[in-house]
Amino acid sequence: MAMSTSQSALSVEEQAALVESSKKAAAFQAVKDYLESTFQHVGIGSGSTVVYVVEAIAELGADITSKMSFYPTGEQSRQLILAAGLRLAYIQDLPPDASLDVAFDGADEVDEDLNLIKGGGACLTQEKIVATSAKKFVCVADFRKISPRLGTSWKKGIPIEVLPMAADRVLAELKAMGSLNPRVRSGLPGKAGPIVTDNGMLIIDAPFSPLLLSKDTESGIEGGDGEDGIWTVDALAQRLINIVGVAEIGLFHGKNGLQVERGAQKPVAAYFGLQDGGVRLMKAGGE
Ligand SMILES: O=C(CO)[C@H](O)[C@H](O)COP(=O)(O)O
Repeated sequence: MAMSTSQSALSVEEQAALVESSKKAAAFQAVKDYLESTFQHVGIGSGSTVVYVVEAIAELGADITSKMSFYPTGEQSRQLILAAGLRLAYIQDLPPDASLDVAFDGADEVDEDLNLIKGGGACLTQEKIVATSAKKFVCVADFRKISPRLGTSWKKGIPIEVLPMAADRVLAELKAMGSLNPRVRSGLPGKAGPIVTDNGMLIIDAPFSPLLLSKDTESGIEGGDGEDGIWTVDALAQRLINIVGVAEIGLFHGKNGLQVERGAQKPVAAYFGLQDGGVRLMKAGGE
């Protein structure tokens, strides 16, 4: 959802302030609705919206938060947790059969089925591990992230974390699949050369046109498995994760998070701060 005409009449600073306040509204509402005082294990994602999630949690006070441990998805969220005086824990120290009670994270684009593109901050692998370790994964975002189809507003492409030695082969495979100009993400202007993730890998951004990500039901297209260049989100995700050298992909897809068992990549709910100060809630199951 782009800026409206009246919003585009705002100055750049005013537009930025509007986006910030919408992120904050979404984050505070999500924490109010989904963080229960009895919870012990809470996942904290990456990005600028999650900053407000941590702010909202810290405002609950130590009486509530001191009984909780907070699991980051990268160095940025690790620092956020520490700066807020919350207890830091690592997902690798959670027993494999245990779950986070809830995980909050942002997104780069969210479609009507709650499929997500994530990885704009290059933390997609840890984000997927934390999200799928949670009984409930909750997404927080501003109004610009709402999209009828993935690839409509997020034009940079699907972030894909790859082993450095495989990057050229993965790029060639992506081009053969119809990705439009996939590239290894550059660190410029802040860093010469490619971005290196917290896992020592590279990020490839692979654009696919929104048409390539059509849903079967919406487009009336049979199959959507890449034949004739048409992919559904699920089929494309399956194909991408199977490319040798790919560690993880920034498509969060598949079954939604309606269940309270962990394992879902799609959120149980997505909160979007709106331009008018309100918050839109999209829930799994279409509520
Ligand atoms: O996936 C992510 C990082 O890898 C972020 O959640 C995503 O980029 C959204 O960030 P922001 O809240 O700053 O818009």
